[in-house]
Amino acid sequence: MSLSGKPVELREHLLGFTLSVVSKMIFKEKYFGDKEDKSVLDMDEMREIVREWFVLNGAFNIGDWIPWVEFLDLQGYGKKMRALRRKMDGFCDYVIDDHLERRGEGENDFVDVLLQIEDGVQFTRDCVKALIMNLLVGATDTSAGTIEWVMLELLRHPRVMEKAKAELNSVTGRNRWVEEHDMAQLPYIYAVIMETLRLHPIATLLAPHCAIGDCNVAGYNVSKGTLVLVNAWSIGRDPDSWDAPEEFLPERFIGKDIEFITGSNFAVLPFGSGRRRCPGMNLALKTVPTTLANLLHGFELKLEEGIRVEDISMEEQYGLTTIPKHPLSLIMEPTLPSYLY
Ligand code: HEM
Repeated sequence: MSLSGKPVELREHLLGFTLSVVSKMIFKEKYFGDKEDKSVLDMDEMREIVREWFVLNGAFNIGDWIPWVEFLDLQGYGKKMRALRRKMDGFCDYVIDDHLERRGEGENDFVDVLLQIEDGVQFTRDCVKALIMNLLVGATDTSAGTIEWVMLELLRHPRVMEKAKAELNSVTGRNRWVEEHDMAQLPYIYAVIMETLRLHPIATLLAPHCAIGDCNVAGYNVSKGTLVLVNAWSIGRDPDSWDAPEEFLPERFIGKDIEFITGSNFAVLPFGSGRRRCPGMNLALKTVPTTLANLLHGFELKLEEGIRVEDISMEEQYGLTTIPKHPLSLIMEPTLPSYLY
């Protein structure tokens, strides 16, 4: 990351970081990074695949709504999807074959564990591929996008930024980075994240669900097979549930446990609720706060020269995830002792 006073586009770094964290868990990351070896993807290509996956999955495809024109693929999304699938498939095949070849060597990673289950009757190679891609795409854009929204809100609210930094200083001091064991003592950092997820749930309509039977919800009849979209964005801004719903006020979450936003309270649903809620939630609620805390603790974060707080754009780019339309560019000046960087 540039520390030379030049603007840094945070998104690329956050995507790379979250991808690297999750890929370490899935397959120890050894398939990324080597541009020379054509049989594997490098990190930039993988990041691009993840981004494209989200854009295509969230795109409004005319053929989905008017099925008799689907074969025309009017917007070309079908063609792009097939090309993307070939890339993902090729990558997953390479990963699985390599794991099968090295079976028994070293410590097991997530793919090894899945392949052991594949030896059973029902768990096919396609299942393993789907799970690998599910985790890669599920973890990356969501966590990175959430941190970018937090940063935007903090830059717009210097009072909150200062309060968060003061909390970090009092817990961690100025001679080290923030560690996982500090997190229990950082309620304001968590409040900032909860408030950001209320206003900017990254999956604004959660994932599309399908009614598995006829039912009645709040007086409305829903027939079996109906596509159900839950508008988490509107729910988080509902004036019946929230005072000053459009305002960024982390203090409203002080005294509330993180459980408050994990699906039991229907006034705020950034991870969904019930059996299909986000399975990566607990991981996200560790990586997002620790990443944010270290960025705040270790850097003075400033807007580029000539950009005022009022100029910060909060426009959204809608897709399966809703991220800031204009990537945030920042000046990041290190503030801890130099030996820590
Ligand atoms: C701040 C970070 C995150 C947010 C806000 C978030 C949010 C969500 C939401 C709203 C859903 C859909 C739930 C529903 O429709 O009811 C979802 C699904 C999912 N998430 Fe996350 N997520 C985050 C991080 C992660 C991470 C780190 C992982 C993986 C390690 C992950 C893996 C998944 C997967 C695999 C699904 C699909 C589950 C299914 O199909 O049943 N997510 N997430």
